[in-house]
Amino acid sequence: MTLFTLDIDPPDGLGPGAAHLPAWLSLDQQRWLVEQFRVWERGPVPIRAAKVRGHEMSVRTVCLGWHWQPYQYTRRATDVNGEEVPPFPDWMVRLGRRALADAGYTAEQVSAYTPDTALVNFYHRDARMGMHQDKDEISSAPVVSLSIGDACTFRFGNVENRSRPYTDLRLASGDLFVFGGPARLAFHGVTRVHPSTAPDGCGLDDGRINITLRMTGMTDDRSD
Ligand SMILES: O=C(O)CCC(=O)C(=O)O
Ligand SMILES: [Fe+2]
Repeated sequence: MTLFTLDIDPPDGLGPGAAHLPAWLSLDQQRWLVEQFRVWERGPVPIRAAKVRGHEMSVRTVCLGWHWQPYQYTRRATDVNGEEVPPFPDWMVRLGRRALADAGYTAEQVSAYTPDTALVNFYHRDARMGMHQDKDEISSAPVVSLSIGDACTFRFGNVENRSRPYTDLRLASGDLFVFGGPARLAFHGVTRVHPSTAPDGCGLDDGRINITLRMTGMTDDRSD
């Protein structure tokens, strides 16, 4: 078994390596994360809709640690304003490790997990994300995904292509979703946001925030 394979198959039909833990964040934690989001979205690299083949995504994204643009990671946001993104916070490494532990990863896998980038997405009610793989990372370490605000329909598929088999599940405010091991390169997307479903007290009245923690496997040669 390599370091980041998960040999348990949780009983939620998602297949080995994927886990959905509803209500993993408390309302206090959600509210605190929304407060952090309000700081991150302002800059130094303001939140923006990334352009894919000339078209703006409906989702807006701000990054920590490494800046993602289709389809690469850089320290500076060369597609926005050339500024460097904020450092990846230590508390996010701890959060990512707790997520892996709760999702059933081994102690060895948990302690080796050192996420170094966060993509923080904001979805207004009409935003979507098409089926894609998260494959701009060199590392095969798991992706840890947190949802806050309005619920969404999250489509989690297979590693071969965008079509069936896939599972549509509802990611609600506070939910944790982890995909690693054999599920790491599964196609996934957000087919719709469910307006007016954010719980009172989560800190967000309208729209959805999704935070994904990842290990890029990048080294810091600062050449960008
Ligand atoms: O919003 C989500 O739940 C998924 C986001 C996602 O797939 C991504 O940022 O790559
Ligand atoms: Fe993704």
